[in-house]
Amino acid sequence: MRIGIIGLGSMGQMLVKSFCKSAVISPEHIVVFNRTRAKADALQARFGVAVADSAQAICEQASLIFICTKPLDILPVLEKLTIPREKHIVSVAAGVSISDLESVHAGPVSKVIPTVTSSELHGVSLYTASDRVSSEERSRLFTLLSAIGEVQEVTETNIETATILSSSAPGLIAGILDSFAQAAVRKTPELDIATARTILVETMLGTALLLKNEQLGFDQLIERVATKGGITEEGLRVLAKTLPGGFDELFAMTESKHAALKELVQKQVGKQMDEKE
Ligand SMILES: NC(=O)C1=CN([C@@H]2O[C@H](COP(=O)(O)OP(=O)(O)OC[C@H]3O[C@@H](n4cnc5c(N)ncnc54)[C@H](OP(=O)(O)O)[C@@H]3O)[C@@H](O)[C@H]2O)C=CC1
Ligand SMILES: O=C(O)[C@@H]1CCC=N1
Repeated sequence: MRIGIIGLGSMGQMLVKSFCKSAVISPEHIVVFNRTRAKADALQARFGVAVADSAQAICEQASLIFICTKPLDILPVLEKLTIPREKHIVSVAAGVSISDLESVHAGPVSKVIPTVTSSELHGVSLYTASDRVSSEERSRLFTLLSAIGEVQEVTETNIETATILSSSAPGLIAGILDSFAQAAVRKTPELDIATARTILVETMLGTALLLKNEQLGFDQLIERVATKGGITEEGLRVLAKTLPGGFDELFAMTESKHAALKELVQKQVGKQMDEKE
């Protein structure tokens, strides 16, 4: 089987690197295309993947095709192509639904929300099923995704909130850690930012491993750290006051952004229907 990847920004490059690193597929079975060719050539030089001259060539050379452009470029790119019916199209875009994809391809379509952390072969790829995908096609896709992390099948109703937890979270966590480190340095300027960063990154890694390997609940880890009457308890009290409201607002704002994006994609679907009539 040959897989194709159209769009080689953060996600397209991540998929190439992760698939090659995991060795789930050999590089010569990966064919890539990007609007700006230099990104494709760089991946070919580094990993030995094949480079196509056009997105149409990807449709002819690959049976499973990841489309990794920005959400508002997904449908316009796909509708210009002649895609053989049997090709399995996988969109990674937030805000583009299975039915949107079905409006531009008569064959099997899937929606996957990957995550940057898969380049470390950890993290969660979200998957939403389409009725048109056969069990063999689904299983081929799952084999690829489970080689670069875990796969969680979610409904389209749940995928937006889950996207924040799986795919936005690496950026959000980096933002939280940055704020944590900056506050430490404001409090104690002798502790430089690089040292604060090193301490936090190693601590975060150890925390994740403890939670995962010992199957601890968050409350169990908290109990292990926060000595009764000790220092951590004070910090937790502050977090309990300030974080819930902040996270509620974060989910409200990201939901609005998802809704705005979906509305724009729906306009593209409507326009394409009008042009067909
Ligand atoms: N970044 C993330 O962590 C996540 C992103 N996603 C989704 O992944 C998708 C891509 O995001 P991201 O990688 O961050 O975006 P980027 O802007 O980094 O990458 C988009 C890529 O698409 C290419 N492109 C645009 N138009 C075409 C075209 N017509 N033909 C071929 N290639 C084209 C661009 O080429 P050029 O080099 O010319 O600009 C660019 O390389 C989005 O839909 C997003 O919702 C999902 C989960 C996580
Ligand atoms: O921020 C974004 O729009 C993309 C989708 C999820 C993570 N990154």
